[in-house]
Amino acid sequence: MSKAGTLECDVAVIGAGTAGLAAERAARANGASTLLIDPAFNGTTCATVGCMPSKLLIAAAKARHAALRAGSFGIDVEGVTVDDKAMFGRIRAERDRFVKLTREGIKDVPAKVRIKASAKFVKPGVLELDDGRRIEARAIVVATGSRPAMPDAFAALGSAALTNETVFSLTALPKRMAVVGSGAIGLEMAQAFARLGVAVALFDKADTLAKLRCPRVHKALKDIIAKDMDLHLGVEVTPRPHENGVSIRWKGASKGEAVFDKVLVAVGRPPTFDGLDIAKARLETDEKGVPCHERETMRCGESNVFLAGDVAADYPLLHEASHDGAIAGRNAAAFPAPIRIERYVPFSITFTDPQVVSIGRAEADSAVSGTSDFTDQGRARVEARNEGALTLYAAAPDGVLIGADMVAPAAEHLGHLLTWAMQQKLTATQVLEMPFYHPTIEEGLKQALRMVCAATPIAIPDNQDTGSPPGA
Ligand SMILES: Cc1cc2nc3c(=O)[nH]c(=O)nc-3n(C[C@H](O)[C@H](O)[C@H](O)COP(=O)(O)OP(=O)(O)OC[C@H]3O[C@@H](n4cnc5c(N)ncnc54)[C@H](O)[C@@H]3O)c2cc1C
Ligand SMILES: NC(=O)c1ccc[n+]([C@@H]2O[C@H](COP(=O)([O-])OP(=O)(O)OC[C@H]3O[C@@H](n4cnc5c(N)ncnc54)[C@H](O)[C@@H]3O)[C@@H](O)[C@H]2O)c1
Repeated sequence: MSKAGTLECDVAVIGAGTAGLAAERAARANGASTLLIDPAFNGTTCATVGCMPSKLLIAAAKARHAALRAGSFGIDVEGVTVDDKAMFGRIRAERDRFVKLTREGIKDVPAKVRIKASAKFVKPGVLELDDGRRIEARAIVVATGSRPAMPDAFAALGSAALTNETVFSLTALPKRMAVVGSGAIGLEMAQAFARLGVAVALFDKADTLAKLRCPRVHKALKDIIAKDMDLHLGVEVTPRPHENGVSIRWKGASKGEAVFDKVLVAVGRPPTFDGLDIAKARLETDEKGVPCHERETMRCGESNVFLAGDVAADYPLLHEASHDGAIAGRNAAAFPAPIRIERYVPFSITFTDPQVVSIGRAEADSAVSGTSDFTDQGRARVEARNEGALTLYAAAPDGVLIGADMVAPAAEHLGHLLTWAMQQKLTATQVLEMPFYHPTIEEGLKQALRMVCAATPIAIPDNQDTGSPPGA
């Protein structure tokens, strides 16, 4: 501290989530003096109310679903019940373990660097804390994350309206649950609760689930999701308090009214600028109020402010938050000489069963495409998981892979293989020239890859036996 009540540093990072922690680490590793500001230091969104508890709930749902469908293999499992207390108990115990690990990671940040407070801008380069102190920094990284949107009509429902911040605190399964919003959170949670035996209805004002780009893949996903729940796309929803929970009236592509014990509101997570007084940083903003920034540096225009994580509203995903943080922290330390870093191929997985994956660019940017179908794919049939579709996008003239959409068994693994191939700028031919073990779900990629080869001047590799094993 130099002036009374004023702290000085090279890089101030606002927010100690995944992105902020990565930014602070990178700035310190690059020789900067740092301050990391957070009002709570409670652990990241990912560990507390995001990725980890949601995947734990999905894991429980998967276990029940597997028991119920064992009959398709001639295996009788009787008396499948859910012990709510034990199930939610495991979710919270495992979640708390992950949270503890992230809190231990926070403790690795030197004590003098951690400032427990909320920060806001006073003017460019100067922050004010809610304890009255000020921070003067050469560069500032804003990593304040995102929060669930809660439209007024849902807020008026009180505890009957859940978000990702409250749903994992349930101690008993509701009997009937409405889920509003069919993005990643809505889709994952709707299917998980349905597969735990809750009567679920899923609503979205859009006509498309999970913002899927390919109509063919979307049709496959819609058919799969509709097996587990009532699905109402293209509807406007009006909620009202009801003595038994919440009444939902909907109109549009379909029309009706029903009563639910709870409604999960999953209509997006806008970036958190509340209380930041970001206007005082004098940054140019886009139409959504997010400071304009360059993804390769995470720098806002020519300013000394950098964004990282969900607050940047680019790809609100964990691996991107981490990468943003590393880029922003490194460049804040090097201010005013940022280095441009090549970004990953955009890649998202929605953990439904089967999973939904979108990678890179889509139809509009592609010269050729190829498709695979998993309804008769060899290994998928063996496992009785034979559903789903994949569309692969490639550029002309050589069939370089540029994107994919899929709902498919083991899509998280297929998605990684394809994303890594795209990151390496491989062509469909080059991927086909690598070994495919038999019988695997990966063989399901071959059909789409061969279609791409056939549509480009580059022939299918000579070593390809097109009289493949069933479903390959
Ligand atoms: C239910 C759910 C499931 C998800 N599942 C996945 C998944 O499976 N895979 C995946 O890749 N992504 C998933 N995500 C997304 C992922 O969790 C986020 O992209 C990631 O956690 C964002 O990290 P962050 O650092 O930007 O934000 P956060 O971790 O939220 O950190 C923001 C920090 O800023 C602090 N802060 C806010 N305002 C101020 C202020 N004025 N002053 C100081 N500090 C402040 C907050 O206290 C907080 O600690 C999921 C998200 C949700 C909600
Ligand atoms: N597996 C994962 O990687 C994962 C899982 C969960 C969340 N996330 C991240 O969290 C972010 C937020 O997730 P989300 O699902 O809340 O948001 P989202 O933006 O992905 O989806 C919101 C959905 O709500 C709909 N909607 C908006 N207002 C509505 C209204 N009034 N009535 C009906 N429908 C309405 C939209 O049409 C959209 O389909 C995602 O963008 C994703 O990046 C990722």
